Amino acid sequence: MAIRLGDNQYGKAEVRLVRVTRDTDRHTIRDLNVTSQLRGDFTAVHTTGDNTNCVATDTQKNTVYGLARKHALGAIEEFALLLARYHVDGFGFVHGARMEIEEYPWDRIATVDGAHDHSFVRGGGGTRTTLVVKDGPTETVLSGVTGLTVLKSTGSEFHGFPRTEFTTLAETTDRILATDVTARWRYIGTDVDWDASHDSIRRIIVETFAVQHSLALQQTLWEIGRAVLEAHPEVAEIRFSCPNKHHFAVDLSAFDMDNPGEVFFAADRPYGKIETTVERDDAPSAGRVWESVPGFI
Ligand SMILES: O=c1[nH]c(=O)c2[nH]c(=O)[nH]c2[nH]1
Repeated sequence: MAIRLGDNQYGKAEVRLVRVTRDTDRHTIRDLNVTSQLRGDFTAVHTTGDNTNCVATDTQKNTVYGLARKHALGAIEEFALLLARYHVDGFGFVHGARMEIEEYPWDRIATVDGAHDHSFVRGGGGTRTTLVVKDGPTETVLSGVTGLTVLKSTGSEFHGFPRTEFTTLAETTDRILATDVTARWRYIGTDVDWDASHDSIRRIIVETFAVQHSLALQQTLWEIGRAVLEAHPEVAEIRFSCPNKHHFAVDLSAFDMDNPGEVFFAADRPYGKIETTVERDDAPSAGRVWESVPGFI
């Protein structure tokens, strides 16, 4: 019986990096969570424990901090590409890298004298994400957002679905629609204004959610994806994984009260789970990149 080593990657997960820029009294801060993983010829470390070709995960962690000190920290996509190239270009036995970064938003605290120079409050609007997968010279960037919570109090219907022996759900032409958007979109190439692209896509997501009259969360995600691809030629595809956060109108008839869509029970589970891809017909192939992204179809 022949046994061989299959696919593998390794590195340091969730390296927490806070980077302060203090060239002037007006500081800026960046708050990142970086997962660094390498792919390559790691047969010896697995099969014999020979670590000659094993860049220690501790070294990978220190590389995150060292490169953050050495270089001005740009967009997370740029930093992830820097980390991936550093390893793949620097070690002959490292053939690829998977660098994943989340960025937690901070806003300046507003005071009577204006926005404060060095005090911050955690920002809303979800967490920005990126995943760079480098396979030799081929670089794929998947960027996204997670935990972008949105709700509309009307403008959402759901009806016309099959009624089986187990169906109890009432048809509705007026319901709350709420979700925590997790989206990732795949860029074509790496010559992108990352911050501008991300800001615009995030704005399209929330604006389309707001103005689109919804007949199903699936339809809303399709319309959001379509709007993103129409406005952003640099994006090949966008994928969503979104809970349908059900809000049930409470039956107040026991108290002799009606409930014209005003009092709801916000259920936290179970929730609908809707996963949707919107892609260009002529998009370049993604290869196997999505296989390394849990939670997406
Ligand atoms: O937007 C929805 N999509 C569904 O597939 C679904 N299923 C369900 O019970 N409620 C909803 N709502």
